[in-house]
Amino acid sequence: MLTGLSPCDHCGQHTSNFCSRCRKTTFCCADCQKLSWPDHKLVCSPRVFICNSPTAGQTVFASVDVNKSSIIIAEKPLLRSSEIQFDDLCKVLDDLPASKLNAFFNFADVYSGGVTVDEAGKCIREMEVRRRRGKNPDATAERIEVERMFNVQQSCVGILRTNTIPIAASSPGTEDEHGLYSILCRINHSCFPNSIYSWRPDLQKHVLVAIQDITAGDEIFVSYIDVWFGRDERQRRLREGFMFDCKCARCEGLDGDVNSHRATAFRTVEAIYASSEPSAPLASAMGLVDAIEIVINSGISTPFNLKQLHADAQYFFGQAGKEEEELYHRSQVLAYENIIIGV
Ligand SMILES: C[S@@+](CC[C@H](N)C(=O)[O-])C[C@H]1O[C@@H](n2cnc3c(N)ncnc32)[C@H](O)[C@@H]1O
Repeated sequence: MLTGLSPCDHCGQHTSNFCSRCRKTTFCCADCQKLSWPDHKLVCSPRVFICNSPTAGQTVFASVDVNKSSIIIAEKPLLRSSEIQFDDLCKVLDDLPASKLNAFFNFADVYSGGVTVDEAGKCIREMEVRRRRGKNPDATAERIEVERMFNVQQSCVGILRTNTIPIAASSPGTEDEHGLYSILCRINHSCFPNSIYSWRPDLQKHVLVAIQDITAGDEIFVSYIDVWFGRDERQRRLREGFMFDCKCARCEGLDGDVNSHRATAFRTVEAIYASSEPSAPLASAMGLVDAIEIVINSGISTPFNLKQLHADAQYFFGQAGKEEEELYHRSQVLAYENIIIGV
């Protein structure tokens, strides 16, 4: 029988009361909502919600219609890698409030077996106590179940490797930092994404911007890699760099008929990319000019892929000594960059 009731996010009792902000999570009473708030606030947004995805694990969906080029959400990192020298990871994690520690260990880890939140929390505290006492954890490691700790450390590293997003280096010559985000790090990859995220130093947040119109209920996707490689190369890069077999609509051939306009356009542009080479810069640049037109006319353009095409055209025109064309494509790159960061 359909009751229209869902379990309270805190105590599990069935209820029809929704959080008034996100309108997605249910709480049976104000007390439960209050007690859950430290955890719930990390993912409570009126514009997106996190839910199981048909493709892979948990992911992010739009709660509202979003127009192309508008900001969907802006999010502060839970953790930044500048704070994480791996030796000090336990210290950083120990300083996190319980809600953030929970959020941390609930992230996917495709590199190691994973550990439970309780087990991890206990180990981190043990390691931290030892660190404060100035003891070398390795010297007495056996006594405190080396293997268990090793698993936790592995899992911490695995979580960071699976989920963090690069934050652009603040000055040239310094290494990119990485950030872990409650919402943004749940977004799955697609080879034809509808969104892009980028770091806004002025806000000290990552912003998620729609690069296509998005309808309420649509899954939000970003691309983890360059979208103009052919299917095999994209699959190889995702497998090697991110340890998964991509099941996005474009890779699975579900994005319309394989002979559709869009699919043909993707294949044509992939072939143009595959044939461009530094020894023939002018021909490569002209190929990319054709590609830009194809992308625009076939409805697969996004500010993200256009920025990339213009950047590559700029490069090849530069190599061919065509200054005017180089400058034109540079101006297009800057224009799309502004759209992408939501300016
Ligand atoms: C940053 S996480 C994204 C959130 C993840 N779905 C979760 O449940 O936490 C990246 C992981 O999601 C999965 N994933 C993301 N995009 C995918 C795709 N297009 N096809 C298959 N798996 C994907 C892979 O397991 C990948 O390692």
